[in-house]
Amino acid sequence: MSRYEDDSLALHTDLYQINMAETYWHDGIHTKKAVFELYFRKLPFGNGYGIFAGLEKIVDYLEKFHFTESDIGYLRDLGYQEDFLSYLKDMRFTGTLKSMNEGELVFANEPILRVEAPLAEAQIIETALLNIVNYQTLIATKASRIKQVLGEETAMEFGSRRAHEMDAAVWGTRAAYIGGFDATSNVRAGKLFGIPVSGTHAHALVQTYQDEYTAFHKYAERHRDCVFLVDTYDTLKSGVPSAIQVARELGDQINFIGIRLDSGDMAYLSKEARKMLDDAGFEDAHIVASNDLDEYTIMNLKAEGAKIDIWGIGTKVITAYDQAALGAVYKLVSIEDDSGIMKDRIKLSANPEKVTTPGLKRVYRIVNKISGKAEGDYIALDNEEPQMEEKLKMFHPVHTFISKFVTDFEARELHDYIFVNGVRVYDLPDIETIRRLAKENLKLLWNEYKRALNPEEYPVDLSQNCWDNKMKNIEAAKIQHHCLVQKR
Ligand SMILES: Nc1ncnc2c1ncn2[C@@H]1O[C@H](COP(=O)(O)OP(=O)(O)OP(=O)(O)O)[C@@H](O)[C@H]1O
Ligand SMILES: O=P(O)(O)OC[C@H]1O[C@H](OP(=O)(O)OP(=O)(O)O)[C@H](O)[C@@H]1O
Ligand SMILES: O=C(O)c1cccnc1
Repeated sequence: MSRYEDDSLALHTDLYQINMAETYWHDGIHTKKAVFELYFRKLPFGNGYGIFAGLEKIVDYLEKFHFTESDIGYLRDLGYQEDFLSYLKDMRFTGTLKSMNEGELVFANEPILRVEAPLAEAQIIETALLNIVNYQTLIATKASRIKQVLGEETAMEFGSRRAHEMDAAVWGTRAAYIGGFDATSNVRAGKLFGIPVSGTHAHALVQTYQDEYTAFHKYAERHRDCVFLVDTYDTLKSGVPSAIQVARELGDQINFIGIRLDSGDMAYLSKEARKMLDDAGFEDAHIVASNDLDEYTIMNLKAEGAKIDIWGIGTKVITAYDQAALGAVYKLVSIEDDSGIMKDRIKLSANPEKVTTPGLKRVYRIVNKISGKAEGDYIALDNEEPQMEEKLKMFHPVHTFISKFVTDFEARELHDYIFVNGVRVYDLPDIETIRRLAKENLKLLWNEYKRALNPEEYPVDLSQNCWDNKMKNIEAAKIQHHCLVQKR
């Protein structure tokens, strides 16, 4: 272990952020107001929408943000000089943060967060903000995608043993709960976040007592709610019959919730087990399934008519198995000049999707008042008021000929102020409120955007002014930097 105490998260950043902050400080521009936006460029898993998670942890990180003695000691040992270190020692987050609420639907290329802060502060916090949002939003989105396939059926999160270490297990299961999962097996996550905890038992219990009847009986002597794991030896010949026998013998002394299948052909086994349970009079008993499940195996099992109604899902949700990272970025869009005026900043790229959109902006969800469904998201400059318009032109920001006019709409601004000049002005909602918000938000989307396979692309458009401003900035940057970026 290190000789430095692990007593802060301020150094949970990339070295280059500190070196850039030092450069700004040395040049005297470190307090210039800078505006950064955090967004991703492509939805994960081929999904049609994302679910934002991560704000609660960001708020905690920013409130506690400061370099401790041990941080400063370590930076000193790395060779940073005392004048810069004494500046860092006093650094706190003094900026303004606007953010979507957790549980909000989020799409590619729209700012999830906007940081307006002294340049050096805004720079140093980049890594932690991206770290938090990239993981939690990825898991909330994966969970929601799985939940779309399950409908109202229960999803239990079982992934702690496979998560990428302990922090990921608890924050990941919180994200999965926001995305619509119903409970977790992780007891610490239950304690920390108030997520319902639930679980069955493992093969070890049966192996310990050696026969299923004894194992189930012993478990039931001490636990009222019982789900018996029936696949340790032979699911249909010994597991299910033993579960039925114990449930019959103990009758009302226990709450026989059902059985769990964890291997074999779960379509076939669930159908056979269902018949056996029904024939024994346990029509209300549930069949839980687990074992490397994800949205694809679940769709397949459902297509086969599997009689599973509770799903235990671990590895594939908590690790976002089919896509390791979300790929959100944090880009400078505006900075104060020497006379205190905010000036746009742009990053060019030969790839039109990677050209940033400069300026201070707001994101609106355009909801059709008649259908109650979202028409798309609309990114406008800070001083625009799309909610006052009668008729809104929405057009694709790259393929501009794809356009439509919207009338009779409500423009809902998606960001709230979280911090203003370093002071928190936002009360964090409880987890149930966040989860409910995610569920309500999904009702705004037509089903075509929600299907797991090849969903329709939800429009995220720029206002005419925002688009014109971007074009103006592209031209200016090309002239200024003599570059030959091709306009496609
Ligand atoms: N009817 C089915 N259709 C599609 N996939 C299924 C079906 N039944 C089970 N599966 C999936 O097939 C995979 C089987 O995995 P695997 O071979 O590791 O398990 P197993 O042999 O059943 O059990 P064990 O975990 O004890 O090795 C799992 O991902 C499971 O969810
Ligand atoms: O498959 P997941 O979606 O991650 O769900 C969690 C898995 O964890 C447990 O078994 P474990 O993997 O520890 O052992 P086993 O599969 O060999 O029984 C459980 O029985 C599930 O199969
Ligand atoms: O409660 C369970 O059945 C459970 C918990 C964690 C992992 N696998 C199963």
